[in-house]
Amino acid sequence: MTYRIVVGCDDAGLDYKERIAEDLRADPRVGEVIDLGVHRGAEDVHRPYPEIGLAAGEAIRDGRADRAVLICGTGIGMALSANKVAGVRATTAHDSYSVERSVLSNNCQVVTFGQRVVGLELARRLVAEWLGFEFDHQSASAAKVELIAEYERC
Ligand SMILES: O=C(CO)[C@H](O)COP(=O)(O)O
Repeated sequence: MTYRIVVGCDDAGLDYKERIAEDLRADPRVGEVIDLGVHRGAEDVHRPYPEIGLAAGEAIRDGRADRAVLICGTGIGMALSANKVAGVRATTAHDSYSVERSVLSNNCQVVTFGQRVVGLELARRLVAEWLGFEFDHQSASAAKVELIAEYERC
């Protein structure tokens, strides 16, 4: 299986978004990279992080993408925004163990980074690791994640 992956950022995350998108396009595990902006030198460059984070969440909710990598200054605003979309689980994760558990424990479809917080090479490595993890729907964690989905259905 190959992934359809959204990439998105605000102006504070643009450098990392461009480099990570390049990595993803070269990765055989990725079938499609969907770039929701912002784009260097384009009109959208000052779009605020909530617009991009919400659009990324909607792409996942609507089945147009499997996962997303979002970057802003801290990663926090992007995670907050994407998490507002029902069924989307997003987190900032700046270390290897959190990236792993965000998928294996929490079935997060979205990882976010802070360009002002984490180094570029670490962020690139974390994305490569992240792609290697898949949630096990038979695992003990599945029932816990389901409690979140149940709450959303209320
Ligand atoms: O990091 C951000 C949001 O979490 C964003 O890149 C900058 O937001 P601001 O501090 O409100 O400008």
